Amino acid sequence: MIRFERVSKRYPNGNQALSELSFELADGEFCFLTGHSGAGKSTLLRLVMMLERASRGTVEVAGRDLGRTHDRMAPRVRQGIGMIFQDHKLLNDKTVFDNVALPLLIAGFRYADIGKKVRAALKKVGLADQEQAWPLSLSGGEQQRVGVARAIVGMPPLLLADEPTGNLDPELSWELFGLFRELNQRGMTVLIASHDLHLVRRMGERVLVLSDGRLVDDLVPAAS
Ligand SMILES: Nc1ncnc2c1ncn2[C@@H]1O[C@H](COP(=O)(O)OP(=O)(O)OP(=O)(O)O)[C@@H](O)[C@H]1O
Repeated sequence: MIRFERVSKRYPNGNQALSELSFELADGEFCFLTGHSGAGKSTLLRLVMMLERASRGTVEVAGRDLGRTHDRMAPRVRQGIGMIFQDHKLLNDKTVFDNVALPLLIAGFRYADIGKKVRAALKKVGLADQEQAWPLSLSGGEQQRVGVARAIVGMPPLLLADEPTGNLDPELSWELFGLFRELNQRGMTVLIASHDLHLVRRMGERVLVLSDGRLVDDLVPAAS
C-alpha cells in the first residue's frame, strides 16, 4: 500500500525533515509511527497525502509513484486516503451529519447516496444517535470519533492519523486505538503517528521508529 525508497525531504528553509527513509507497508497492515517531536512523523504522512513532495527517493501509494504524479491528480490520490488530525478539524457551524458528509459532497456523490453512507460511518464509530448534534455539544472523545467517521465515510483503503489521541485522556485514547484496530480488521490499512509510547506498546502492533528523519527501528510484533 505504501512504499518509501530512500526518501529524503528538505524544506525550502533548509530543514532536513527526512533522510534516506525506506520502508514498506503492505495492504491490510496496522502500523504505528513514533519518534520525538520533530522526528519527521507529520512530514512522512504529508508526503503520502501529496501535501508535500519528496526531495529525493521514491514514494509509492497504492501502486502509484507520487513523484511521477501531477499535482492535479492529488485530489484523486487523497480520495483513497482517510486522514485524522489531532484537533479533528471539525466545522463547528455544521452538524455532525454535515461534517461527515463533507468529503462525499466534495467527491461529487449525489445527495441521495450520501445519507446511507454517513449513517453507516456514524454507526461504526458509535455515534448513530448524534447526527443532528453540533460538534461543540459533544465531548472531546466524541468529537474525535466524528473526525474518524468523516475519514472513513468514503471507505478509503488507507487510513492515516497524526497524533489522534493528543487531546484525549488515556481511556479514550485506548478506545480510539481499539476503533482503529476494528477498522483494520475490516480491511483498512492503518498508519498512526503517535508519541504515546505506553499505548503504542500496549497495542502490540508493528512500530516504525523515527529519529531525526531517519528510520532507526522497525519493531514487528511477536507472533501470537
Ligand atoms: N513546513 C515546514 N517548513 C520548514 N520546516 C519544517 C516544516 N514542517 C516541518 N518542518 C521541520 O521538519 C522537521 C520534522 O518535522 P515534523 O513536523 O515532520 O516532525 P514530527 O515528528 O511530526 O513532530 P511533532 O511530533 O512535533 O509534530 C522538524 O525539524 C520541523 O521543524
